[in-house]
Amino acid sequence: KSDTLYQELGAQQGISDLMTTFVLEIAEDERVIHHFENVDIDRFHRMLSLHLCELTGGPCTYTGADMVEVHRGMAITRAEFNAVVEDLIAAMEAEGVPTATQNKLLARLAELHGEIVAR
Ligand code: HEM
Repeated sequence: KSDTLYQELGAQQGISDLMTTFVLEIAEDERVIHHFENVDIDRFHRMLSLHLCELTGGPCTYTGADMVEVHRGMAITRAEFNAVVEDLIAAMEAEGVPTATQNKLLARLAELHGEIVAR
């Protein structure tokens, strides 16, 4: 599998920095923060980074919960999913991720929509 997107995101360090900024964006987002009240933020950051590394073709094996399992019972709406996508875009802008790279990542994440929304 190609690791181009992984490299474009700055590999391990770039992804870790991006996920740090993303978590801070979520923490300030009134539309979705209620979902994250009792979440272990260190684990969340670690698992997001691993998941993203694997998803983008990097040399990682995601060891966290299955996407359907972890989001089950949260009843995440389409609007909330879109809000989190906006938070990710804001984080990518802040981290200087090029627009073409942003769009590639967003396309991959959009495919996960059905595993996460209204579960
Ligand atoms: C493409 C979109 C998304 C991806 C790729 C994603 C990915 C992940 C990953 C990798 C984890 C860590 C699982 C683990 O700790 O084993 C996680 C946890 C979580 N996600 Fe998502 N997620 C997405 C969208 C959302 C949305 C839209 C919400 C709510 C608005 C949400 C709420 C949560 C919460 C609350 C947890 C923590 C669960 C816990 O630790 O108990 N996620 N997600």
